[in-house]
Amino acid sequence: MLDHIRPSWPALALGGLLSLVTTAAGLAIPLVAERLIDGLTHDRPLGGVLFAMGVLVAVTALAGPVAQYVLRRAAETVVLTARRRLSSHLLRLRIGEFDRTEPGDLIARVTSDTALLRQVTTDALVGTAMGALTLVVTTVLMGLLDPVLTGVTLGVLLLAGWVVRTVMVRVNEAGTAAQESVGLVGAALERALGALRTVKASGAEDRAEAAVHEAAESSWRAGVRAAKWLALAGNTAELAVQTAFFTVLAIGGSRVASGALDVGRLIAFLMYVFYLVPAVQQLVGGVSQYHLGTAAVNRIRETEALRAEPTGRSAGPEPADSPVPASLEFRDVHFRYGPGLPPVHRGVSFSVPSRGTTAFVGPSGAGKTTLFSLLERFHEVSAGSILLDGRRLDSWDLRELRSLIGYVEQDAPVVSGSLRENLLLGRPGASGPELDRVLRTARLDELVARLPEGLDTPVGHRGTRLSGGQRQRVAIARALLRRPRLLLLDEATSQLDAVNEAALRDTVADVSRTTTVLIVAHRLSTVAMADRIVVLDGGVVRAVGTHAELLAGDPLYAGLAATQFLEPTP
Ligand SMILES: Nc1ncnc2c1ncn2[C@@H]1O[C@H](COP(=O)(O)OP(=O)(O)OP(=O)(O)O)[C@@H](O)[C@H]1O
Repeated sequence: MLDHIRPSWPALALGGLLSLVTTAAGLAIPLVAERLIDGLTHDRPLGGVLFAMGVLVAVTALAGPVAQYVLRRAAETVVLTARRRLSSHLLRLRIGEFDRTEPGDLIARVTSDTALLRQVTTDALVGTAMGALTLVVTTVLMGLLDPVLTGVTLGVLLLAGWVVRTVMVRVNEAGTAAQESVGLVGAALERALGALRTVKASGAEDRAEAAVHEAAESSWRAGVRAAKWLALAGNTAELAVQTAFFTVLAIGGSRVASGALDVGRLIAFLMYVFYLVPAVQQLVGGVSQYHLGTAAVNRIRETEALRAEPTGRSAGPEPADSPVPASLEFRDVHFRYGPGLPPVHRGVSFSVPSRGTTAFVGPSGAGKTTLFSLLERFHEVSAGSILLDGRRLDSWDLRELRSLIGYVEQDAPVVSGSLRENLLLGRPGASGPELDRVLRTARLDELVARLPEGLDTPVGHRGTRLSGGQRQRVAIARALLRRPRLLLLDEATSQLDAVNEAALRDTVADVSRTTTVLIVAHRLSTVAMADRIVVLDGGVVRAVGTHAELLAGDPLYAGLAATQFLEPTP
């Protein structure tokens, strides 16, 4: 917690100091009140006492709100810092780590768990400190006024403290459960909303609804459990102060009657007992918030412990005007997605010269997409090496490496926003004429001309307002706009109609004169045009050659080709 709060310490210290001034002024009031009563009973001049009282009341009234504002502002800053830190970390997570998480839960951690830091800062940290300080100072002042009555008061409070401590363990457990359930609500919602069409088409709304409701109810149950224990803690504290008040009144009253205690002193003492009420409340509230906040802080720490990619340059360099095509070599590459999982590559070796198109074919699950993930360094090879321009991939700066690759993923992802935002995602500084050129190359110019808002048309969440083929063309245009030295196309034309596919085949042939193009395709027409074809099977390269060579020499390729679409033969 301190780690999160540390950067805001100057503001917190100022707020704490102002709170201290407010509390000190408040604590001095009973002493002045004693003087006032004394002055009234013994007919002494009251000017000085009244002035002191006025100053104290004014200080309390002014410093109090300012302290509150400064502290709450600092708390907001703590939340902001945590959100910034966490979101930056999430965006730099290694893909392997990200694949093991639920995005909805991660979102809940950035939005909901960090919000709890607000209470942790104001109530738990400052509240507890101020509550404890007020309690100590009040007790000392009470001790100076009357040690016997102070002993009685402390005895009652210690008993209550023991009960509250026992209760807080339960509050902590309930807080953890509540925050975990909030994460589950996020995860369940994201799962359903992320594939709402599929959920509807499968008639699974009721089941998705039940899963979200179950998670929400589990959060509610934990919240109610926490509320029960918090109520018990708060009630115990109040009961303790009331008990102390009546005990002090009874014992003090009899001591006033016997002449052992002044009435003014008893009144001052009773005022202090009442001062204990907010102090104890602050302390109990602070400790409760601390226990609820611990759960959130633990979840934030868990997220921060997920491994991120190495930070290198802040952004890749701008592409050269006429980039040199990259050359590539896979040397005995072994790869598995995780310990205990079967190997995907078991010694893959091939090389790709600068320029030209290389197609990868093989049965579904042969590891074609994984080759591209390794090239982007979404995952690191388990053994062997990949060389780009003769340099080991792991010696490249990650941003620099990715800046020279244009990647069109298998499902051609389009992000929410406008067409323009989607195209400029990979190269925000691209010029207007360049944008027009890639629009023409990807045959998107007609579509853009037809849209009333042109490039500023929103594409919907994940591009749902576009057709599958349009999404693929947007993804291709985006990749081309980066002027890549290496272009990776993973089934990038699978959803295009014959006319668009033929046109894009020509485009790829054009591009491959100045760029190294790697293609994963199931369409024979796309594969056949490649300069070389790499056949993957069983985690190794089975054959490399042109379409004609492989048709004649490789039975698996011939079998795949015979089906027209290079789908696995049953
Ligand atoms: N993130 C992942 N975690 C664990 N295993 C994975 C992951 N991604 C892919 N795999 C597994 O790795 C193997 C290779 O997958 P890959 O997507 O590379 O195959 P592919 O040849 O591109 O298949 P397709 O032609 O069907 O797209 C598959 O068995 C798949 O189940």
